[in-house]
Amino acid sequence: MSNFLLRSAESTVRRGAAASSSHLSRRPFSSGPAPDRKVAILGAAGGIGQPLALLMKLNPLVSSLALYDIAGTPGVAADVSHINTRAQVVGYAGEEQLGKALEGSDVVIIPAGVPRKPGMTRDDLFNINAGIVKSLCTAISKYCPNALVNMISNPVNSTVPIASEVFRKAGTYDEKKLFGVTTLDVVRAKTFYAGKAKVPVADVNVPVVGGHAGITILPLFSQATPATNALSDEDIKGLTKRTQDGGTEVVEAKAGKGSATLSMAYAGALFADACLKGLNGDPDVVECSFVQSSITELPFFASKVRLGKNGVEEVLGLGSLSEYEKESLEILKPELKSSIEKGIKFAKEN
Ligand SMILES: NC(=O)c1ccc[n+]([C@@H]2O[C@H](COP(=O)([O-])OP(=O)(O)OC[C@H]3O[C@@H](n4cnc5c(N)ncnc54)[C@H](O)[C@@H]3O)[C@@H](O)[C@H]2O)c1
Ligand SMILES: O=C(O)C[C@H](O)C(=O)O
Repeated sequence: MSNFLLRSAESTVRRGAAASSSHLSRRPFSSGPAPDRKVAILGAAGGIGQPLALLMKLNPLVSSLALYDIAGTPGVAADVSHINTRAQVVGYAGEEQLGKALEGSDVVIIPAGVPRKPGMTRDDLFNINAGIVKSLCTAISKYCPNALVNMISNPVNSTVPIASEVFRKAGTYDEKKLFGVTTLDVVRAKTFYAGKAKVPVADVNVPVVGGHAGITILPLFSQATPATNALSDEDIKGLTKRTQDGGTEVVEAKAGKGSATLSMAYAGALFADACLKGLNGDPDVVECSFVQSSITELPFFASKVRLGKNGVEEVLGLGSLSEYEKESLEILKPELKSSIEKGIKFAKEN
């Protein structure tokens, strides 16, 4: 197994000197016999789904990989299944096969739904994606209510609250098991910081908090490591804006052919790997994610989260913030609040 995912995964947001990347990069991707784990990808024939299927097939923690979409998954599954790694791959197409795809899943990753085109906000996807997420989550509560759910479908600030409400209605909601995937924001913040601060990207950690849309994405560069004095306040503002607009940068560059897929598949694979490591009892697995939270007055919020055998072990606090970050935090709250409420209202009324 190539170590490329490992090195980045291991150096994602972590607390404590024990997690230094030099120590971790000497560890294999996984060590010792790994228990059987089933991962299902819903939307597996899409722009994110296909490379994500590839990356999960490369992950030795996965013993069974279910690829579900409304169409096209038999081909993706046949292709990926020829790779000589541990996971047994099965493709499922069409709603009548959704139950089989989900049964026994430990982790369900959801990149199903439409992506943005230039000029659109993530919220413009709400009308189509809310219904897709609702129906997929209804099936999850029926066929694998104990699975960890990794929500990629946008707008994440609303789709996670939708999922919570669907699970609540079904009587299966466990706040420890629902995650909005914000890892791409962390991946971007690290890349942009490393470039500007001229430090090795593999050593960089940057927590990103808030939500996953525009100004609700708040990278905490004051906590970035390795720390540097080389960046001015203007540099930090520029890096913050570039991280917040990272998705739009890709949407515009793709000029109507969708949004980030390859970097998202990478980020989604890192986050799913962290979930699997937590389930398997690895100590000190910490990633940023948009989860049910009480660290601010908002019911959902992205921050560092410790992952364990039951999903979320601990939602970690924000740490100390710069004045700029404190102000940005207050500015993002009304937008994030309204996106959360929109999701909950939709799920209650539909
Ligand atoms: N969280 C993030 O950081 C992040 C990053 C990038 C993209 N996204 C979001 O991910 C989603 C997918 O993006 P993409 O580029 O892969 O889009 P895509 O159109 O290439 O693929 C989406 C796939 O979902 C499938 N799908 C639609 N309805 C479905 C259903 N009911 N059940 C199962 N599958 C269904 C489609 O058939 C398609 O294959 C979008 O909403 C996008 O905005 C999120
Ligand atoms: O920007 C988008 O629409 C997709 C995704 O949320 C991203 O951050 O790349």
